[in-house]
Amino acid sequence: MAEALPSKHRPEMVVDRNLALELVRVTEAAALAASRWIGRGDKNAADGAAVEAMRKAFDTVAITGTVVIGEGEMDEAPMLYIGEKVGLYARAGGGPEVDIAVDPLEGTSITAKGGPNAIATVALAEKGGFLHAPDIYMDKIAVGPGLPDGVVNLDATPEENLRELAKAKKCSISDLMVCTLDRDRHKEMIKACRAVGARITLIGDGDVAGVINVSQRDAGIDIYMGSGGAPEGVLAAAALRCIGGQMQGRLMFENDEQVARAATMGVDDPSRIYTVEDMARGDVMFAATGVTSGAMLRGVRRFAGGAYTHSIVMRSKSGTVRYVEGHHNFDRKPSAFVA
Ligand SMILES: O=P(O)(O)OC[C@H]1O[C@](O)(COP(=O)(O)O)[C@@H](O)[C@@H]1O
Repeated sequence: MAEALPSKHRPEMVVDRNLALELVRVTEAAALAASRWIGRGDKNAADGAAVEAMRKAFDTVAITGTVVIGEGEMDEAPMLYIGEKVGLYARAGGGPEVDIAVDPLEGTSITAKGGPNAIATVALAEKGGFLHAPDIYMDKIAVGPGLPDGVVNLDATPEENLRELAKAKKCSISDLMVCTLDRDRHKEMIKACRAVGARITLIGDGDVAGVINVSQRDAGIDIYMGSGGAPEGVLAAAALRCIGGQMQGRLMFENDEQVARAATMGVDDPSRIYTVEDMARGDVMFAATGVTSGAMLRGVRRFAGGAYTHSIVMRSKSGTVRYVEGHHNFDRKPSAFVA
């Protein structure tokens, strides 16, 4: 079917490095749309705007993409549902066939409250590259690059992990900064970290950025621990594949029905601990644009006739990490992209 396309539009059948930069347009579009809703107390409207803008922006990207981490099943999400085909060639066929993981607005409540660290994010992998994570919790632990393999692990206690990490970083435990979601379910873990003298940053939401921050020198986070969404875990793993760092994730099933459902998605061992490579294999690209400001990205700044965006884009194959400052002129840009 691709033959029907004019030759200048005929895509290579391989993942092209330029795709990484195309992904930034996609996350910029979602972030710009969501930014209209910052602090307006309506997380669903913010999410809906981001989803719609991201969906439209995908139409310009020269891929046949399949959403494997998305907004839910086809019957619960009108757009960017799991299994949906996206991309310029989605209908005609052709172009590199890739898998797509999206979180058009990671931090819907943050955005509704005007809090820090909300991002729009997308990752792309060669077909079969992402763990098809069901929408349940995942227990996560992550540290930055340059540390011995397995320095921390999900089966160890918080005390043991902090002791080993401090040893590897040649610092004391009281120098370490832990990041986790501020949730009742983390009470015991937080208590255990404090008992051995570690410092803690509690975040209200947004553990994709929380995990990535372990690999950002300036973020001042040494270790991420705790449970959050499994789809968010895969997105964070995609980022760490590119930027470096270790992560482990274990799906947290609540009942047999969830186990059976996950089995249909290819999860055959419910107690398996997944590494970064298990969650995001092959050539992986990751992009995120700040909606509200955080340690990694500045949020959207709007002004008369335009806005500034700040994005990160990276690729595992090259290890290149780029920060992109976008200056958007709404007078010249199709309205679809600025919602
Ligand atoms: O709020 P819960 O149930 O603890 O879930 C944690 C998950 O929610 C988030 O904090 C935010 O999710 P939303 O963007 O859907 O609001 C994720 O970053 C995290 O993985």
